[in-house]
Parts: sequence; structure tokens; C-alpha cells
Amino acid sequence: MTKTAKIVYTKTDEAPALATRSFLPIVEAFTKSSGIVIETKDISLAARILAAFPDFLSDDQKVTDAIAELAELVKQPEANIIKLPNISASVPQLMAAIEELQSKGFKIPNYPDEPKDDSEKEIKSRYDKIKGSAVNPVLREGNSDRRAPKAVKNYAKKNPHSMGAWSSDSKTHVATMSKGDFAHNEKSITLPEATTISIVHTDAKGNKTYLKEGLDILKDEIIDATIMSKKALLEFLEEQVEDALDKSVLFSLHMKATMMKVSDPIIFGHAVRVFFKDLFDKHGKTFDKIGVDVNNGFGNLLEKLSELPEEKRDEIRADIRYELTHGADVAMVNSDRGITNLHVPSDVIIDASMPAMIRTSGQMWNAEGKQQDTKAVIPDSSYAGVYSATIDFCKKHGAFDPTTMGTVPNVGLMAQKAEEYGSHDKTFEIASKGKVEVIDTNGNVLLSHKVEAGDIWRMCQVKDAPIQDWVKLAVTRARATETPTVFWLDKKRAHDAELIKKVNTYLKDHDTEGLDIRILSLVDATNFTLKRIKEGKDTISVTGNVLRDYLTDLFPILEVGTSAKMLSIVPLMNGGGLFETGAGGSAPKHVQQFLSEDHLRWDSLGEFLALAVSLEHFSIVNSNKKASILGETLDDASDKLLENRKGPSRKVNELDNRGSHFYLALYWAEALANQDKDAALKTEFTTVFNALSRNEDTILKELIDCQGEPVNIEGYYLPNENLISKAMRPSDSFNAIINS
Ligand SMILES: NC(=O)C1=CN([C@@H]2O[C@H](COP(=O)(O)OP(=O)(O)OC[C@H]3O[C@@H](n4cnc5c(N)ncnc54)[C@H](OP(=O)(O)O)[C@@H]3O)[C@@H](O)[C@H]2O)C=CC1
Ligand SMILES: O=C(O)CCC(=O)C(=O)O
Ligand SMILES: [Mg+2]
Repeated sequence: MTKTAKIVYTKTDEAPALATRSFLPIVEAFTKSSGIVIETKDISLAARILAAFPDFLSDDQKVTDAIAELAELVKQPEANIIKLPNISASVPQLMAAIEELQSKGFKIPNYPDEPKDDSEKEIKSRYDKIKGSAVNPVLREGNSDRRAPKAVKNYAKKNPHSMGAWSSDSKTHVATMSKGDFAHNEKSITLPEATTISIVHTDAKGNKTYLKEGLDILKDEIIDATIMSKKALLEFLEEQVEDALDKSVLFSLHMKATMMKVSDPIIFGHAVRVFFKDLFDKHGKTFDKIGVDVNNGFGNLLEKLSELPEEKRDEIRADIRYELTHGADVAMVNSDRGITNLHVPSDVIIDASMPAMIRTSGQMWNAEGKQQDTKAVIPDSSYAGVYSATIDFCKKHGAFDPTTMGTVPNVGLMAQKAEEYGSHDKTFEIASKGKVEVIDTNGNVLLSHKVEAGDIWRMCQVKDAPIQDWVKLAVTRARATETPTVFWLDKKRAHDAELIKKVNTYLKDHDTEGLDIRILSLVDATNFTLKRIKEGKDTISVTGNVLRDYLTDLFPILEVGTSAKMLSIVPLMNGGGLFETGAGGSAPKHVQQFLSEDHLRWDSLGEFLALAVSLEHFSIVNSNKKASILGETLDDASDKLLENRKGPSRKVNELDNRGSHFYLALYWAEALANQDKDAALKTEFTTVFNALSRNEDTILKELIDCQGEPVNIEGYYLPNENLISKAMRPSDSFNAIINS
């Protein structure tokens, strides 16, 4: 049976989804004559909610379950998927999306915060599968290769982004735990044989609760378990709030509550309660009564206040104001609107927030809207050292210089829900004092921890095949680039010690003659890499899943100003290709700007790069020569776009995302018209190029004249298709050429 050759394009959320409405019609127009079918899959938060509740919808409202379809596809060799960033929803985002869908006539149930019966429990469990990072871990059936292409790096060297200066007396620092956290409590083993395990909690009286049963573990899989002690966490947080006040630095919390959707909201909640300690001491009972849950942020408390009588509400608001003015200063997400770092767990996400701070002289914004030195609180110490070492380096050497600095590509272990990013279904907030054990089918206790009520226990897994694939990818990249390659692994950490044994074994499967491959601890790897980067030298980082995420925002943001310009390739383990567009998120701030002044500053460069590799992959798999020509010429177009600085500007009434798409189309058509490998494409695109260049002035005028006024697309999570398409394709002259 032959399957139709196609490229699957994901439809997502927020800024990238807006951009798709402008860019996808161009892609379809350019690839149509080459026998390439582009199929879209809607993986937006709204579509994922609707797909989970068919029994609540009328037939015409039902949607297919795109995630389930893609989960199958990624295991097939013919998979060729362009994946744009999507929302990993925190609870406040999930609730907002539900409310919007309900207001649009979809009779889906409310999110039951505290389910009262089995039916509510079932509904909550459906929503919990959508919550947080529910897309990426499913699609990522391969490890990742993220890097800044040469043209992007050269562009940044010639057109450096702004970099805030660093002074040696900056008070900015990272605060992390020195005991009792996940890092210090970790235990890890490699299973010599396949087995099935249970996770069992035994309380002080000997009563057993099965937290999980029947989990199959493969031969040679690494499993580890650890706890975050509640007591140690609270002590640590109290010290940090006090210290922030003493040192007059901003208290800021950097977590990954979206991806680490079970553990990190709990930690976030503790931080909110500790920061507003007096408030909770005084009004805790009232808050319990109205169902305040600050695991969803301080914003949840503010919202719930509306349920109180006016007098009580005013009293609490006055107390909040008092604490905010007399307690430690808190970092602000939006000082104009009074939104703090503790309001919404998805507003400050560590991979983007820490590099943004480092780029801004180590400062964040205070309540007056001014920059101030910061205490970056990262409770678990597993990875915090990377940021403290980087901050120390900047204090000593000053800010990095984008015109001369080297680059740090990443090879990341990610496949099959590797490590922490696959631990959500094995993470538990412990109900009572006792122990938690991982027990195999023969009753052997594999891992055991003493626990107290409120501790967070979790188990992570990483399978052997992904590790072998990861080591191979690292050697391939090292060989292709002849660049020193560092595995960021700490022999003192239990999990890493197991991984190091495997790395040493599997490196022997490859020809590493003449390659510089090392294994260094996180801090040593950071210092080694930063020293080289400063000297203009490149270093490949080979890391586990969390550091993959952190480093592929950190280095791009320092080197080229944004992770949007990264090439993110995921060679799928069964032969297919998943091409992620950039290494960042869905930029909610860009949507705010677009809605208020019709200017979209989102940069689609990552998408252009991803599509070019996808076309190349398509051409090899389907022996389609034209696809390869389309890919090559698309890369030429991206180079020219950078060279001519036709990326989107941040300011209204200048070239935006739509304008940059016009130039991409113009240069792509030009490159196709200039090539001589395929006569039909040459003829077709000579006409297109002539039409586009003849109309350049008119089109640009139309794309800029439309800006400046608010836009209404009737929704945030499920906007009106016609309105959004109209807003994103405002140039009739351009549309006429593309449509024909
Ligand atoms: N792969 C995925 O699916 C990912 C999804 N996410 C999700 O995205 C949302 C936002 O996450 P957040 O951590 O704020 O990170 P973002 O990467 O969305 O935003 C951080 C900032 O980076 C800049 N930026 C990012 N991408 C672009 C781009 N293409 N063009 C121009 N600037 C860009 C913007 O800076 P400025 O405002 O200065 O212009 C933006 O405000 C969350 O829902 C999160 O879960 C996050 C990471 C990856
Ligand atoms: O899936 C997510 O929530 C975020 C993923 C991410 O940040 C990354 O892969 O860089
Ligand atoms: Mg990331």
C-alpha cells in the first residue's frame, strides 16, 4: 500500500498560530506544483479540549484527536511534521480557554478544581491530560539537534542585538537549595532485565497505598527516584524572602510549572504562601473557605476574593498592599498592571526567563517599572548551577559580545519521555509520613525513600534505545562540525552516574578518532563553554532533557537575541522527521501587541529553516527532486532575508511578520526563477517573481497602512477563522498573486 506523501503542518496557538494564517497559504502555493501535499493538524489548546469531550458536543462541533493521530504518525518512517510552538497550559490558561469555548456554545464541563464525585474525577483526569506540556513529550519520538545556522550567527555578528552591561558589584544571584531537594535525594539504578514495577507508599502504621501499579520497565532502562522535602523547601524559601529584603534585591521565582505540571505548581504554591506569610497567617481560614489554590498563582487568590463580602475583601486587599510595600520587593511581569512574578505560573518560565534576565544586566523589573538587581530563586539545585556560573562569569568578564562570541549547539536526550520531562505520571504529593518504595514483580525493593507529609516524590525513566541514539547523534554532530563536544553530566549525581556508564560504553560503538569528546559536570561544562564562547569558539553541548530545554534558550538568547532563529531538528527514531520551528514558545506578549495595534512582531525565521529541512527530508524519502530544489531555494531566501534585514520590527507601522513573509516569498520566487535544475519550476516562478517585484511598493503599503488600530478576532484560544485570516492577509495585491 502506498501512502500519500505529505508534510504535516501543525496549527497551534497565540503568535505562531497568527503567523501560520499568513505563511501557510504561501507555502501551499509554492509547493503545489511539486506534488507535495500539506496537511494541517490542529493541536491548539482549544482543539485539544474539544477532542477530549466529544460526548459533550453536537456532531458538527466534534473535532478529531490530532494528538492521538500524530502520536501514531511519529512512529512511522514516512512522518514529516512541522511543529510550531503551542501553549502548555497552566490551570489559569486552561480555565480561560474552557470559559471561551463555553461562551461560544460548546457545552464542555467546567474544570473541577476539587472533584466531588467520580464523574467530576473523570472530567478532571481528562483535563489533566491536556494540562501542561501535553504535546511535545508525545511527538518527540527522537532526540534533538538544535543549533543556530551559520547565516543567523553571521547576521547577529553584523547586527548585534542589545545586551545590558554587567557590573562586578551586581547583587544579582541565584538562590538554590543545599539539602533536601530533588538533586540531593536522588537514587538511581539501571535495570539488568525487563520487569514490572509498583510504587508503594507505606505510612507510619504500616498501611500501604499503591501510588502506581503495573509499570513496565525495559531491559537496560535507567530509573531514578527522589524527593523534594517540604520542610527543607519551606525553610529555604523563608530564608530567601528575608534575604531579598535585607539585600534590597527583587525576589523572583523561576520554575517550569508548564512542563513539570505536577511538581512545580506545588512548589510555586509554597513560594506564594511563604512570600505572603503574614497574609496567609491572618486570612488562611478564609482562603480555605473560598477555595483559594495558589498552586495556580497569587492571581487565583485575587480572583477568589470577589466571592467575599465587600468589607472583608477590602480588608484583605489592604493587607496585600501592606505586604507588598513593606515586605521584600518582588519582580514584576507587568508593573503597569501590577502583575507580579507570583501571579500566574505560566508567566515566568525558567528557560526563557533566566536568559532574558541575564541579557538585561541581571535585572528584572520592580513595581515602579525600573530595573533592579534580582535574587533568582530556583529551589531544586539540579540545574541551577548553570545559571549561577553564567552570572558569576558575567560579573567577572562583563556581558557577552554578540559580535564576537562563539556558538553552542545542543544535542538533547529527549526521546520517549526521557528523564524529568516524562515524570508527571509518577510524581506524587505525599499524604503522610512513612516511606515510598519502587518494588519489582519479585517483591525486590529497587528504590526507597523516607517521606514526610507534603514531600514531593517522583520517579524518572530513560530507556536504553534513546540513549544509544543520543550518543550516536552527538558523535555525528561532532564529526560533521569538528567541534569540541561536551556531555554535561555530573558523576556525583546519581542519575548522571548511571548515564555516564552508558555513554562510555556506547561511545565505543562509533569512530571517535580525532574528536574532542569530554564528560564534564554542569558547572565545569558551563565554565569551559563560556570561556570558549568568549574567545569566539564553538562548543557542542550534549545534555539530558531539562538542560536541552534550558540551554537552547540560554545560548541563542545571548548569541543571537532570541531562540526563534534556531534550527530545531528531531530525527525520529523510526526514520521520520519532526522539524520544530525555533526553540522558544508561543509569545503571548506578541498577541497583546497585535490585538492592540495590529502589528505582529513574531519572527517566523525558525519556521523557514524548519520547512527547508523538511522539504529536503521529503525529497529523499519520496525521491522528489523538486522538493529538494524548493528546500535549497528556501534556504537561499532566508539568507537573503537576513542579509537585507527584512525580519519583523518590534514597532508599529514598520515591517511586521506579514511583511517578512512577503519578502520571503519574493526571495524564494527569485531563487526558484534563478535556478536551472528544473525548467518547469523556473518558468512558473519567474512569473511569480515578476508579479511580486512589480507590486512590491503597493503590497508593502497595504501591509503597513493596515497597522495602528486594534484588531478584533473574536477570541483568544479559538478566534474566528475568517477574521484572523483577514487580519493576517491584509494585502489584496499580495493575496491575488499567491492565490493564483
Ligand atoms: N515548543 C513549544 O511548544 C514551547 C511552548 N512554550 C509555551 O509558550 C508559552 C510562552 O512561553 P514563554 O516561556 O513566555 O516563552 P516565549 O518563547 O514564548 O517568549 C519569550 C520571549 O521570547 C521572544 N520570542 C520568542 N519567540 C519569538 C519569535 N518567534 N519571534 C520573536 N520573538 C520571540 C519574545 O520576546 P519579546 O517579547 O521581547 O519580543 C517573547 O516574549 C507558554 O504557554 C509555554 O508553555 C514554551 C516553549 C516551547
Ligand atoms: O513543551 C513545553 O512546555 C516546553 C518545551 C520547551 O520549552 C522546549 O522544548 O524548549
Ligand atoms: Mg524551551
